[in-house]
Amino acid sequence: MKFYIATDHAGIDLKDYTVELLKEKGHEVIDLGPFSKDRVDYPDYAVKVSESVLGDPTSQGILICGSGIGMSMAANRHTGIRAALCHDAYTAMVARGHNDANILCFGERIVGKGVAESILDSWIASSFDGGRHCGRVDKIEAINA
Ligand SMILES: O=C(CO)[C@H](O)[C@H](O)[C@H](O)COP(=O)(O)O
Repeated sequence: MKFYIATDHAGIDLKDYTVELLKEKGHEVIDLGPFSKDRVDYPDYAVKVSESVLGDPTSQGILICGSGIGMSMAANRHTGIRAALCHDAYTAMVARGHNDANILCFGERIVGKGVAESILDSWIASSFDGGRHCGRVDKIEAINA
């Protein structure tokens, strides 16, 4: 799989770990930064990954911040992005299976390296189940409130 990844200052260590982990597992990873722990604003990086995923529809995105909340809020402002904040393997599985999520968000201040790896493994092993979920995802995409 091909992943675009970014973080803010609060997720740098887990981003670097995730990049290496994904490469070891044979995936293509494009790291959109940042590359130092200087304080930055998470929406700037959510936009970078969201626009990259929208322009490369077979790819997936990963966004990390302290909690994962700000990144998921910012990414979900983009039509066609379904960003899911995942804290465990189960939420990652249903985010892909039921919601056809295309950006995975998690928080370095919440999950450690071991849980992050289990989230990633579950995300990668799962794909959209289709069926009854198609119309629901279409309804998400139709919301323009
Ligand atoms: O958006 C967030 C909180 O919902 C992220 O966790 C940010 O990383 C966090 O707000 C950054 O906080 P900091 O005090 O500026 O490091």
